Amino acid sequence: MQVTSTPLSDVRLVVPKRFGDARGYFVETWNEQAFALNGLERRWVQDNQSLSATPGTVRGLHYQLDPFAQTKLIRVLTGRILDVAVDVRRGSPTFGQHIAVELTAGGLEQLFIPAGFAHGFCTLEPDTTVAYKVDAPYSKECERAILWNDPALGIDWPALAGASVSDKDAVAPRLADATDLFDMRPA
Ligand SMILES: Cc1cn([C@H]2C[C@H](O)[C@@H](COP(=O)(O)OP(=O)(O)O[C@H]3O[C@@H](C)C(=O)[C@@H](O)[C@H]3O)O2)c(=O)[nH]c1=O
Repeated sequence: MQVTSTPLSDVRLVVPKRFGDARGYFVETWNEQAFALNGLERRWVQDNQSLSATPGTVRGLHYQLDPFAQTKLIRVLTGRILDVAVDVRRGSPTFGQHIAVELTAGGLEQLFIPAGFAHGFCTLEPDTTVAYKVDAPYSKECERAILWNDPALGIDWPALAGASVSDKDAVAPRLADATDLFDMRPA
Protein backbone atom coordinates (compact mmCIF):
# COMPACT_ATOMS: atom_id res chain seq x y z
CA MET A 1 0.00 0.00 0.00
CA GLN A 2 1.13 3.53 -0.70
CA VAL A 3 0.85 6.18 2.01
CA THR A 4 1.35 9.81 1.01
CA SER A 5 1.75 12.78 3.35
CA THR A 6 -0.30 15.90 2.76
CA PRO A 7 0.39 19.55 3.64
CA LEU A 8 -1.73 18.99 6.76
CA SER A 9 0.24 17.01 9.32
CA ASP A 10 -1.36 13.70 10.22
CA VAL A 11 -3.72 13.66 7.22
CA ARG A 12 -2.63 10.93 4.82
CA LEU A 13 -3.66 9.63 1.43
CA VAL A 14 -3.61 5.84 1.33
CA VAL A 15 -3.83 3.72 -1.80
CA PRO A 16 -3.94 -0.03 -1.19
CA LYS A 17 -2.14 -2.52 -3.41
CA ARG A 18 -4.43 -3.77 -6.14
CA PHE A 19 -4.20 -7.41 -7.22
CA GLY A 20 -5.78 -7.43 -10.66
CA ASP A 21 -6.67 -10.51 -12.67
CA ALA A 22 -9.14 -11.61 -15.33
CA ARG A 23 -12.01 -11.41 -12.82
CA GLY A 24 -11.30 -7.88 -11.71
CA TYR A 25 -9.22 -7.03 -8.66
CA PHE A 26 -8.69 -7.70 -4.97
CA VAL A 27 -7.58 -5.14 -2.39
CA GLU A 28 -7.18 -5.00 1.35
CA THR A 29 -9.01 -1.79 2.26
CA TRP A 30 -7.89 -2.07 5.91
CA ASN A 31 -4.98 -4.04 7.29
CA GLU A 32 -4.24 -3.33 10.96
CA GLN A 33 -0.58 -4.30 10.74
CA ALA A 34 0.20 -2.48 7.51
CA PHE A 35 -1.50 0.71 8.70
CA ALA A 36 0.31 0.47 12.07
CA LEU A 37 3.66 0.21 10.27
CA ASN A 38 2.80 3.60 8.77
CA GLY A 39 1.85 5.08 12.15
CA LEU A 40 -1.87 4.81 11.41
CA GLU A 41 -2.98 2.42 14.15
CA ARG A 42 -6.61 2.80 15.18
CA ARG A 43 -9.38 0.77 16.76
CA TRP A 44 -12.40 1.34 14.56
CA VAL A 45 -15.76 1.12 16.28
CA GLN A 46 -18.20 2.03 13.51
CA ASP A 47 -18.47 1.68 9.72
CA ASN A 48 -20.58 4.31 7.98
CA GLN A 49 -21.97 4.57 4.46
CA SER A 50 -23.89 7.30 2.68
CA LEU A 51 -25.46 7.52 -0.76
CA SER A 52 -25.91 10.88 -2.43
CA ALA A 53 -28.12 10.82 -5.51
CA THR A 54 -27.38 14.25 -6.92
CA PRO A 55 -23.96 15.42 -8.14
CA GLY A 56 -23.00 18.52 -6.20
CA THR A 57 -24.33 17.16 -2.92
CA VAL A 58 -22.25 18.58 -0.09
CA ARG A 59 -22.05 16.88 3.31
CA GLY A 60 -20.02 18.66 5.99
CA LEU A 61 -17.93 20.16 7.27
CA HIS A 62 -18.37 17.91 10.31
CA TYR A 63 -16.45 16.93 13.43
CA GLN A 64 -17.21 15.61 16.88
CA LEU A 65 -15.80 17.01 20.10
CA ASP A 66 -14.11 14.99 22.83
CA PRO A 67 -14.76 12.49 24.26
CA PHE A 68 -16.23 11.39 20.91
CA ALA A 69 -13.68 13.03 18.58
CA GLN A 70 -13.21 10.79 15.56
CA THR A 71 -10.49 9.70 13.21
CA LYS A 72 -12.05 8.86 9.84
CA LEU A 73 -10.84 6.62 7.02
CA ILE A 74 -12.82 7.55 3.93
CA ARG A 75 -13.26 5.85 0.58
CA VAL A 76 -15.69 5.85 -2.32
CA LEU A 77 -17.58 2.72 -3.36
CA THR A 78 -19.42 4.16 -6.37
CA GLY A 79 -18.85 7.49 -8.09
CA ARG A 80 -16.41 10.24 -7.18
CA ILE A 81 -16.03 12.97 -4.56
CA LEU A 82 -13.93 15.96 -3.71
CA ASP A 83 -13.02 15.16 -0.12
CA VAL A 84 -12.02 18.00 2.19
CA ALA A 85 -10.34 18.16 5.60
CA VAL A 86 -10.00 21.47 7.49
CA ASP A 87 -7.64 21.90 10.43
CA VAL A 88 -9.79 23.15 13.34
CA ARG A 89 -7.12 22.78 16.04
CA ARG A 90 -6.56 26.16 17.66
CA GLY A 91 -2.83 26.76 17.98
CA SER A 92 -2.00 24.53 15.03
CA PRO A 93 0.38 26.10 12.49
CA THR A 94 -2.12 25.08 9.81
CA PHE A 95 -5.27 26.19 11.67
CA GLY A 96 -8.02 27.03 9.16
CA GLN A 97 -6.13 25.47 6.27
CA HIS A 98 -7.55 22.60 4.27
CA ILE A 99 -6.73 19.93 1.78
CA ALA A 100 -9.06 18.81 -0.99
CA VAL A 101 -8.47 15.45 -2.65
CA GLU A 102 -10.47 13.62 -5.26
CA LEU A 103 -11.45 10.11 -4.16
CA THR A 104 -12.85 7.74 -6.75
CA ALA A 105 -14.35 4.28 -6.73
CA GLY A 106 -11.95 3.16 -9.46
CA GLY A 107 -8.83 4.70 -7.92
CA LEU A 108 -9.36 3.11 -4.50
CA GLU A 109 -7.89 6.15 -2.74
CA GLN A 110 -8.59 6.54 0.98
CA LEU A 111 -8.19 9.65 3.09
CA PHE A 112 -7.08 9.20 6.71
CA ILE A 113 -8.27 12.19 8.75
CA PRO A 114 -7.45 12.31 12.47
CA ALA A 115 -9.46 14.03 15.18
CA GLY A 116 -9.02 17.79 15.12
CA PHE A 117 -10.10 18.19 11.51
CA ALA A 118 -13.52 19.01 10.10
CA HIS A 119 -14.47 16.75 7.22
CA GLY A 120 -16.77 17.19 4.26
CA PHE A 121 -17.18 16.27 0.65
CA CYS A 122 -18.90 17.18 -2.57
CA THR A 123 -20.14 14.40 -4.84
CA LEU A 124 -19.04 14.69 -8.46
CA GLU A 125 -21.21 11.97 -9.99
CA PRO A 126 -24.79 10.71 -9.56
CA ASP A 127 -25.38 7.98 -6.99
CA THR A 128 -22.08 8.35 -5.22
CA THR A 129 -21.58 6.02 -2.26
CA VAL A 130 -19.06 6.95 0.42
CA ALA A 131 -17.93 4.55 3.13
CA TYR A 132 -15.82 5.42 6.14
CA LYS A 133 -14.58 3.97 9.37
CA VAL A 134 -14.57 5.96 12.59
CA ASP A 135 -12.78 5.26 15.86
CA ALA A 136 -15.40 6.79 18.18
CA PRO A 137 -19.15 6.29 18.12
CA TYR A 138 -21.63 8.84 16.83
CA SER A 139 -22.68 11.40 19.41
CA LYS A 140 -25.47 13.81 18.58
CA GLU A 141 -24.46 16.00 21.54
CA CYS A 142 -20.83 16.25 20.43
CA GLU A 143 -21.34 16.73 16.68
CA ARG A 144 -20.41 20.15 15.31
CA ALA A 145 -20.20 21.70 11.85
CA ILE A 146 -18.49 24.56 10.05
CA LEU A 147 -20.18 26.22 7.09
CA TRP A 148 -18.99 24.37 3.99
CA ASN A 149 -18.67 27.53 1.87
CA ASP A 150 -17.24 29.83 4.56
CA PRO A 151 -15.25 32.25 2.36
CA ALA A 152 -12.46 32.39 4.95
CA LEU A 153 -11.65 28.75 4.26
CA GLY A 154 -10.98 29.41 0.57
CA ILE A 155 -12.07 25.95 -0.53
CA ASP A 156 -12.22 25.68 -4.31
CA TRP A 157 -15.47 23.73 -4.49
CA PRO A 158 -16.59 22.58 -7.94
CA ALA A 159 -19.19 24.80 -9.62
CA LEU A 160 -21.94 22.25 -8.98
CA ALA A 161 -21.29 22.19 -5.20
CA GLY A 162 -24.34 23.00 -3.12
CA ALA A 163 -26.91 21.37 -5.42
CA SER A 164 -28.05 19.54 -2.30
CA VAL A 165 -27.12 20.40 1.30
CA SER A 166 -28.85 19.36 4.53
CA ASP A 167 -30.83 21.99 6.45
CA LYS A 168 -28.40 21.54 9.34
CA ASP A 169 -25.31 22.12 7.20
CA ALA A 170 -26.82 25.17 5.49
CA VAL A 171 -26.92 27.06 8.80
CA ALA A 172 -23.60 25.91 10.29
CA PRO A 173 -21.40 28.70 11.70
CA ARG A 174 -18.38 30.05 9.90
CA LEU A 175 -15.02 29.07 11.38
CA ALA A 176 -14.57 32.52 12.93
CA ASP A 177 -17.90 32.14 14.76
CA ALA A 178 -17.41 28.54 15.89
CA THR A 179 -17.05 28.34 19.64
CA ASP A 180 -16.33 24.64 20.05
CA LEU A 181 -13.07 23.75 18.36
CA PHE A 182 -10.04 21.67 19.31
CA ASP A 183 -6.88 22.78 21.02
CA MET A 184 -3.64 21.54 19.47
CA ARG A 185 -2.53 18.48 21.37
CA PRO A 186 1.14 18.15 22.26
CA ALA A 187 2.95 15.88 19.77
C1 LIG B 1 -23.07 10.56 11.23
C2 LIG B 1 -24.23 9.73 11.82
C3 LIG B 1 -25.54 10.08 11.59
N1 LIG B 1 -26.54 9.35 12.10
C4 LIG B 1 -27.95 9.76 11.82
C5 LIG B 1 -28.29 11.16 12.31
C6 LIG B 1 -29.27 11.67 11.28
O1 LIG B 1 -30.59 11.32 11.65
C7 LIG B 1 -28.91 10.92 10.01
C8 LIG B 1 -28.15 11.76 8.99
O2 LIG B 1 -27.04 12.35 9.67
P1 LIG B 1 -26.20 13.51 8.99
O3 LIG B 1 -27.10 14.43 8.30
O4 LIG B 1 -25.30 14.08 10.06
O5 LIG B 1 -25.33 12.69 7.92
P2 LIG B 1 -24.09 13.23 7.08
O6 LIG B 1 -24.32 14.63 6.71
O7 LIG B 1 -23.80 12.26 6.02
O8 LIG B 1 -22.93 13.20 8.17
C9 LIG B 1 -21.65 12.71 7.87
O9 LIG B 1 -21.00 13.68 7.06
C10 LIG B 1 -19.65 13.38 6.75
C11 LIG B 1 -19.10 14.55 5.98
C12 LIG B 1 -18.84 13.01 7.92
O10 LIG B 1 -17.66 13.34 8.05
C13 LIG B 1 -19.48 12.08 8.89
O11 LIG B 1 -18.73 11.97 10.08
C14 LIG B 1 -20.89 12.49 9.18
O12 LIG B 1 -20.89 13.67 9.97
O13 LIG B 1 -28.12 9.80 10.41
C15 LIG B 1 -26.31 8.23 12.86
O14 LIG B 1 -27.26 7.56 13.35
N2 LIG B 1 -25.02 7.84 13.09
C16 LIG B 1 -23.97 8.55 12.59
O15 LIG B 1 -22.78 8.16 12.80
